[in-house]
Amino acid sequence: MGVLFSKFSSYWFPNIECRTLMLGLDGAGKTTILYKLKLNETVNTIPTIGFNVETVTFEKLTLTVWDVGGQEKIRALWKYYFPNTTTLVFVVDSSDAERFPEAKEELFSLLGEPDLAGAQLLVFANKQDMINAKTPAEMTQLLDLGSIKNREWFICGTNAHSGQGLYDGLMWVKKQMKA
Ligand SMILES: Nc1nc2c(ncn2[C@@H]2O[C@H](COP(=O)(O)OP(=O)(O)OP(=O)(O)O)[C@@H](O)[C@H]2O)c(=O)[nH]1
Ligand SMILES: [Mg+2]
Repeated sequence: MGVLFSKFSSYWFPNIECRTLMLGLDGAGKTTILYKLKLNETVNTIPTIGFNVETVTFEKLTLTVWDVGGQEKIRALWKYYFPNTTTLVFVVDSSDAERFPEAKEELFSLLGEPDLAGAQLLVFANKQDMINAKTPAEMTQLLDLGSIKNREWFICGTNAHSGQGLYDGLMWVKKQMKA
């Protein structure tokens, strides 16, 4: 009976697998987000030289999340992670106004990459707990997300320490993958 039910449930509610590439400037909070999603813990991070990869499951969604270091001198390596990406997660530090132009430039450069043409875009407007953080609506304007016409995109405000907002993003990914 259990086997039958599990066959039935996997037929009607199949697992959805999603290769997720998480990019953004150094210090934006990518690694903190990755391990909050994986372990539900706030880990102490050091700048990522190279990458971290983890499988994160959320309801019936299985995400292989690639978190690649964002320091300028290693951004040239991002391209090696592009192929077969279904979801690009771009993380921005919403409290670091000085670096918004740099973040926007990197984001639009990614959106112009042929290997990412089929990827949907999820923006995490991170560090919403900071007093000077811009809201997701403000970040939408500042990053000019309204000009993106060639793919589905979504932005949500997040706090990687508490986890606030992260699952709203995953819910959106799940909806997109089902669609
Ligand atoms: N206040 C606050 N700090 C955060 C948040 N998310 C991350 N941080 C902190 O920001 C710093 C950088 O976070 P990381 O996760 O290492 O950043 P990263 O994007 O992986 O950086 P690179 O590996 O260099 O690309 C750490 O001190 C984190 O604790 C957040 O939502 N709020
Ligand atoms: Mg990192």
